[in-house]
Amino acid sequence: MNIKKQLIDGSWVTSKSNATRDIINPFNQEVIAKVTESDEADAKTAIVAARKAFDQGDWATTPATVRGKIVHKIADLIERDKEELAELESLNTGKTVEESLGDMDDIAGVFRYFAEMADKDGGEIIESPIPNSTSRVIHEPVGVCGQITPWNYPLLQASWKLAPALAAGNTLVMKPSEITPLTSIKVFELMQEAGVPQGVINLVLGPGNSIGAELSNNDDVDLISFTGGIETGKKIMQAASSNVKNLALELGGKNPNIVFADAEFETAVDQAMNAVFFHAGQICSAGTRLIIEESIHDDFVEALVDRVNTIKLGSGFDESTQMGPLISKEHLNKVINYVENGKKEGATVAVGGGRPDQPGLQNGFFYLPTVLTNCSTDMRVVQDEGFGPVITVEKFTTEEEAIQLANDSIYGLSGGVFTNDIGKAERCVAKMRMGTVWINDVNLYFPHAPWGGYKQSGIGRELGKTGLEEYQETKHIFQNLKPEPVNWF
Ligand SMILES: NC(=O)c1ccc[n+]([C@@H]2O[C@H](COP(=O)([O-])OP(=O)(O)OC[C@H]3O[C@@H](n4cnc5c(N)ncnc54)[C@H](O)[C@@H]3O)[C@@H](O)[C@H]2O)c1
Ligand SMILES: C[N+](C)(C)CC=O
Repeated sequence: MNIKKQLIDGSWVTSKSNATRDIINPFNQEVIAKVTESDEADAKTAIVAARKAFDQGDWATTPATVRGKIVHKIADLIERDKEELAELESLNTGKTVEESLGDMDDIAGVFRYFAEMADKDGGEIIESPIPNSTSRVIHEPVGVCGQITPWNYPLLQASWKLAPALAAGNTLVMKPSEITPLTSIKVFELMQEAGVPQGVINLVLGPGNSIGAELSNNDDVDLISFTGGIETGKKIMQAASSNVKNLALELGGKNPNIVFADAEFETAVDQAMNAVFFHAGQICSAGTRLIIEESIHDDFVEALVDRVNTIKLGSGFDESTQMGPLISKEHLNKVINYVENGKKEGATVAVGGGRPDQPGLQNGFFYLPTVLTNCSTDMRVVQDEGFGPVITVEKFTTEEEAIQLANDSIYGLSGGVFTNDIGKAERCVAKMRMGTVWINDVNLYFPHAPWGGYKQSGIGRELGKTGLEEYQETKHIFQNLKPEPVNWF
């Protein structure tokens, strides 16, 4: 098996230590690739390359129109290789190929969105309050960007960082999750093919506590953009203080989904399932907390359980599969313990609550889609991000109580409200402390709208115009049109 390499200063190279890592298919634990395993020394070399490309290269000063064309070309190449990329993503993550194909469309769309934005910013003229002067504001690239991504949406989360960073004229070093690097490797090849100059894009492969920490600490990095778990985010925030880096954090969520009795019943049941069982619940914005009006609680749970019983588990490559495995044995054990602890706290398993017993699934990291009832906000199972196909159910009787339950979390990433009363929906939305709120829908995102969290779900926003601004510094330029001595002293 060929060893896949890292990209440093325009060359694909093995790590200095020559260490390698096996990449595993979570459906059957087969080794699907071997990749080079970098350490701090490789990360340092990559940062030096990105620094040199920013300080001495001409990417930052290349006309934005030209940068935009190159970013468009990356989108073209992703569309050209869409099937290959989707299959690679499914092989590495276990998600269905249908979901991965959708991700690839989204990813190409993200590159196109930021390609279009690249040359649209003409700065701003300020009406100067000082006589005989001009005042204007321009945006410039931040510099060298460290970018660290998770395993659940490997290429999608990478695209949210790569596209705006390139459009704005930065150089970068990316570190994908060590367990899902394959589509990122492929897209770095495509970015080279599209004409991104040597040294502008660098890719290091390996663990977070060494190379991720180096990216967060290193004084030559100007911005660290991280998507992943809250505990890692806290470490990165601390490390970033070494040189007061710009910081963007996209962290976890424990996302409530409020269903009022007047909601369209079948739609709300259907969307409650979409909210939590896509990609086996391994989604930051998964609607893992179902908050149901008491008068419909029993009927809703009954309907939900009936539907959950029909979900087909299997290989992401089988067209009839609706839900794949979890990403790893370690993560499977985490989900098992999370549910077991929930049961000890008093939650009732309405359906699921264990591993499937089909013989064909025993080598994969599968967990049954699970509904836990009799839950309340004082339980860990309601407060902690389980990141699996598990939904907890709480009841409410008043609108105020529903909002209070929804907000009772350290997280604030996303939430949903299902009702046919638009006034009620808007009152809830106004009080829900989350970066995204869906009315009568779940889990929608697109390049034009910002994405990010309130509270401990993060800092900053990806996508939308804020997604580009994260990769820009703002400069105010004041010009004295009639310089003469002031004679103050
Ligand atoms: N808010 C969002 O948009 C969003 C999107 C996707 C995933 N997530 C979150 O990501 C988490 C799941 O992903 P995960 O398990 O890969 O998260 P994780 O925090 O374990 O790892 C994420 C990345 O950080 C690296 N890392 C680990 N320790 C590090 C350190 N000390 N310094 C620097 N980097 C380090 C990892 O190697 C990986 O590349 C969930 O909490 C999920 O909610 C959030
Ligand atoms: C941001 N999103 C929803 C694409 C993936 C979260 O894990």
